[in-house]
Amino acid sequence: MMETNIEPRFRIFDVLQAEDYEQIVFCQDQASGLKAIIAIHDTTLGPALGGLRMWNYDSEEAALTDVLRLAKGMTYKNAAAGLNLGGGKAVIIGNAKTDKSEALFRAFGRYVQSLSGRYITAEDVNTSVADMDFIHMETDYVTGVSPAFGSSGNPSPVTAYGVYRGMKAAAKWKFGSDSLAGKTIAVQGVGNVAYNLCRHLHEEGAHLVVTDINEEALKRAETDFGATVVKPDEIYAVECDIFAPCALGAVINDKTIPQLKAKIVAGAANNQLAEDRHGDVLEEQGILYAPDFVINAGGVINVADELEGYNRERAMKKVELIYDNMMRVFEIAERDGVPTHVAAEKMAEERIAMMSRSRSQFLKVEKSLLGGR
Ligand SMILES: NC(=O)c1ccc[n+]([C@@H]2O[C@H](COP(=O)([O-])OP(=O)(O)OC[C@H]3O[C@@H](n4cnc5c(N)ncnc54)[C@H](O)[C@@H]3O)[C@@H](O)[C@H]2O)c1
Ligand SMILES: CC(C)C[C@H](N)C(=O)O
Repeated sequence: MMETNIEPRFRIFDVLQAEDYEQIVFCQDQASGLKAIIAIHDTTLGPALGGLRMWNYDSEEAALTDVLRLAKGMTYKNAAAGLNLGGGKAVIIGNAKTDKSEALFRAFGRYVQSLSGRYITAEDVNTSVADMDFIHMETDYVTGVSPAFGSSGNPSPVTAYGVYRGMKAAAKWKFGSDSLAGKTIAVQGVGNVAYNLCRHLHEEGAHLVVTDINEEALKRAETDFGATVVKPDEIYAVECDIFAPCALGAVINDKTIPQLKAKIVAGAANNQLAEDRHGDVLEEQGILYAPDFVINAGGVINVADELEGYNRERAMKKVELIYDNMMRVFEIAERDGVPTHVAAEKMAEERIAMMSRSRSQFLKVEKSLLGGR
């Protein structure tokens, strides 16, 4: 028998136990070149819903670390948003410009189907409605599919609307008024979500300062919204009222916080704090942080509505409530004397604990959370 000599880089069950992950699925298909990982963090509230990211990771370990971190984030996002959904996420290891194919996404769809609804997928960085349509050929456990199938389509404009609502709540808390007219807002990254966010902000009369590494995206923001363009490393020090991270994670860190002039950090990016302690530092410096997983929940709220038979009006009403949810986080933070990121985690954890207790009673037949699937 051939011996395998795999160096154990870390002990996988120690990693899973540390944050209480339920399951990891490694998906391999030679014919299509699929190498994917699905991570399910917690299904107390319901099936795990979270997007599929495609990224050319430097190593398999980096892919695993990313999918685990993102899956846990979805547990908190879905719980805080009041959804009856758990947290999970998936990554495909590959180059989104050169490696996409029908076969690849269909192979992934078959793995999702094999989980019988424990994990439901959707778009994330570098995956599109067209990719979801291929996945949909193999499984019903996919959202963000084309409107032609009665689905919700691209979640980004809805995420943007939620971020806009959350930003207004933060302005109300910090400045005493939720009007953004005349406010200067520095936006990092003007991609799918932030372009739509900038449209709302421009329509309300905010001044926009933007940065991106994509020249075309910058030109579009300059032409459509009269935005001022700065270089990527200049965005943190811009004189502004609000800093909106809408590109990458971990941008709130030891190097960037001392540069910030903003009084509020509120944007779309996932995992904005490099470490939890950076949320404490923002608080100490009098900068109000709108926790990312609360403010950027619009996309998942929108795709989750598909599970009940998609209704745009109903979905947008739920997204509006990000304003109230954000206010609740600020109130909890003030009441308990904790930074806002701690208050948001508490809000999510309390809901999971409450439902865990109330759903522990025996029912011969439980209401199916996937009735529409
Ligand atoms: N799309 C959604 O519905 C959704 C939902 C929740 C959270 N998010 C998060 O919001 C963020 C943006 O998502 P998106 O869908 O708009 O992605 P996107 O890829 O369309 O946009 C990101 C933009 O950031 C730019 N960028 C990359 N590196 C940069 C850098 N160093 N400096 C400045 N700009 C840089 C890119 O060129 C791109 O224009 C991501 O972190 C994503 O995880 C998205
Ligand atoms: C389900 C998706 C719309 C989730 C989205 N990619 C997010 O990070 O919230």
